[in-house]
Amino acid sequence: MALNASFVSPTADAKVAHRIAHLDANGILSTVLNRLNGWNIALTIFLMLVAYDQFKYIWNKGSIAGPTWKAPFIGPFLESVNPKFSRYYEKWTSAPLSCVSVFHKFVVLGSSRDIARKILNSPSYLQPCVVDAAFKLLRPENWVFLDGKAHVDYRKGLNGLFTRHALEQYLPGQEEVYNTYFQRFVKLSQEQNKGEPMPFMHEFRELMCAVSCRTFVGHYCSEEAIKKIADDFYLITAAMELVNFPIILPFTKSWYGKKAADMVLEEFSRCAAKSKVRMAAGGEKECILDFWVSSMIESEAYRKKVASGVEVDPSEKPANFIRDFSDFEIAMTLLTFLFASQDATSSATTWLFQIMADRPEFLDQVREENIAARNGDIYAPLSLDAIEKLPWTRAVVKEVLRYRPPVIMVPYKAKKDFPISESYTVPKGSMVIPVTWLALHDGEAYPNPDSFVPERWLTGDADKQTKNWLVFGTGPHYCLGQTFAQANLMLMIGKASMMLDWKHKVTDLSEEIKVFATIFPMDDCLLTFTDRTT
Ligand code: HEM
Repeated sequence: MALNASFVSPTADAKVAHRIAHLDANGILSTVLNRLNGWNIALTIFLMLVAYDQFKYIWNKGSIAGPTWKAPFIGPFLESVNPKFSRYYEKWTSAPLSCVSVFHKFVVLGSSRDIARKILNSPSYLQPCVVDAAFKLLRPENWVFLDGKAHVDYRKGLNGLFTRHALEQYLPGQEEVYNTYFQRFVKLSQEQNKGEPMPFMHEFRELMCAVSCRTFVGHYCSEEAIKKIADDFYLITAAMELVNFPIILPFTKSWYGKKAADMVLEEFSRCAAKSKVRMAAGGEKECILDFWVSSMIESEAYRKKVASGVEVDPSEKPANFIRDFSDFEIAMTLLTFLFASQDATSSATTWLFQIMADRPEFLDQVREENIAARNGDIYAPLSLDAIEKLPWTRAVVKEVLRYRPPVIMVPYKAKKDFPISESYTVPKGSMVIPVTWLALHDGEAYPNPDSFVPERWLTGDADKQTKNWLVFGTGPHYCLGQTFAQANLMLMIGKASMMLDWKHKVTDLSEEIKVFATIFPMDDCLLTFTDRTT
């Protein structure tokens, strides 16, 4: 104990009494303020924000599964920069409803079939949200961001581009691209790579980009432009990853993605202008753009006739009656088609080639029925109906899409509080993500779900499992291109089976899944192609 300790009041101590006498209210304030320098204020605000961020997360999380705490502000951002399929899988199987918070975003994942369906079928609570960067890349006025009636009406105008009659007209263009690219694959393998296996994932991405561009904008886009779009498109995909830096800073992924998107928009705008000239001159319709432009021309002619006061029979009204669209508006919509198709179809193509090489007994069936359907002439065209009716070809495509569904998650956003289950309501503004994987790997619907079994589409009841078939989503935003996408994959694998032989170099990573917007084999699919036609 200090020696000068005493029992007298401190004020009785002369020194203390002197100090207290000089203390007034201003003095206290100035002492506190002197101590609270800039750093102290910043630290205090920072700690308050950390506490708020943490509290908000725990509040939003409520009763559902998810980490107990979040890393201040960023959450698992760094982990999400390089997402691992196994980590996603862990999360999906942790509970039907789970959550995570990244930066300011609270994200709820619905992984069971029924919850995923509920999310996809609740348009009054939810709207597709895409990631922040999508508004900047696809442009905020793009149709994909429309909601409710405006979305339904716009989509109606697009239906005419995907009718069976229209899809049939796109087939010759697609065949042309496959003939060219299959020869290229052989050249790449045999001449450039001297018969050694090489990763083909990027080649498949280019092939799919070329097929999509030919289908969407026909011959209005040059080979060089298609190559440039295919090469740069992965920049758009990278910018749209689920988790990305929220603002566009120079030299970030979003910045490169924006430049690539602007380039595609410019190219497609030029294509739209060319189609308008060609269709006005009575040219034949070959691609989606031509169908769109000719509907515009027919609609305008009808409008003029009505306006002129002549009596018009209602049957003259075009089936696809639409307004006029500017070149740029058309380009924005075509960019969304490319965005929607490019990664998903590239993923399906890569798995399809890999799986067929690993299971030659199924490839033989595909080849046999394709040659038979063409009476032995491997270059003979097939109608859309005939392609879809090839049983093994259809079965392997369906099974690839089930076994390795390209789109594993579809981001939506809560427009208002969303009672997703009896015990949990998703707070307004949250991201809500239905997961397709578990529905498609549900052993009750698809026995032996983790094996590739195309027979389930031939003799089993896989076609009846419509509730589980979430490959193309469900509800008002279900995939607009689903008939086209599946027929196109059937056409592709049928033609490849007749024109090519290919071998897959199986590695430890071949069955591992890499997540890059969609899913790919981790080793990028090492293949060697040879020509069957010579
Ligand atoms: C294997 C290939 C494909 C898969 C797995 C796939 C899957 C999907 C999925 C899961 C959705 C979201 C559905 C929902 O929210 O309920 C979607 C939407 C969409 N897909 Fe596809 N897709 C594929 C190919 C294509 C192609 C080739 C096109 C060509 C135009 C396309 C155009 C679209 C469009 C425009 C939407 C948005 C529809 C809307 O919001 O109304 N997709 N797709």
